[in-house]
Amino acid sequence: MDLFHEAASGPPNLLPYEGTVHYYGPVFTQTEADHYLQTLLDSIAWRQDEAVIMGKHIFTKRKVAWYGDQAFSYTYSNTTRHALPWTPALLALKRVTEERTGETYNSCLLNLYHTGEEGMAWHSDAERDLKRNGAIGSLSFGAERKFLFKHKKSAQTVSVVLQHGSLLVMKDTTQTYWLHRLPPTKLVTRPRVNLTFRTIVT
Ligand SMILES: O=C(O)CCC(=O)C(=O)O
Ligand SMILES: [Fe+2]
Repeated sequence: MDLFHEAASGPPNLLPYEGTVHYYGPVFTQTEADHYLQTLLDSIAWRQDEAVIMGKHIFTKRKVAWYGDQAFSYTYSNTTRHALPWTPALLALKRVTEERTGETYNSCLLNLYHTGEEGMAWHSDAERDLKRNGAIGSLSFGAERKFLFKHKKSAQTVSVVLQHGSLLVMKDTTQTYWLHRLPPTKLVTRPRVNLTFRTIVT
């Protein structure tokens, strides 16, 4: 791919078919990324994620937070959450994500994985209140972690390492045809913060 074309369309598509995932690599300097990691650890209203699964109330070790343009309510795993208003750091990060990906977002789900022992199981982000085939812009700060995609029918997998200060975008039919997961690992002892910018339709 020539440079002119790459500048217009972003980095190459990691998925071989039925979806689009671009990994931009780090989009912040080391100093900026270190600063954002600390700011997010200190200023986000982190709380344990709750789920009701087969009638049992479960709390995850991973912490989450949800922010948005409005106090959107958002239901998954039988639990309703309300978005908090943007913080200055989140607004700055949203702007960078929008400029780089050429998309807009109205909400952000954040995850805090304290160590490599915390991860996220196979899933796709296709809840009813998310814009259909909408882009999801994902920023990572802190420990490098492996991120995997698996095609729902062929089971083909694709793997990428999400670096400190990096940006990834999932769009088009990715959530329809592909699952993704963040596998746990004993090799990582430091925290990682992930932000997924999304579009909620009300
Ligand atoms: O931590 C990540 O990189 C992915 C998180 C994720 O898939 C999600 O929040 O839906
Ligand atoms: Fe996801």
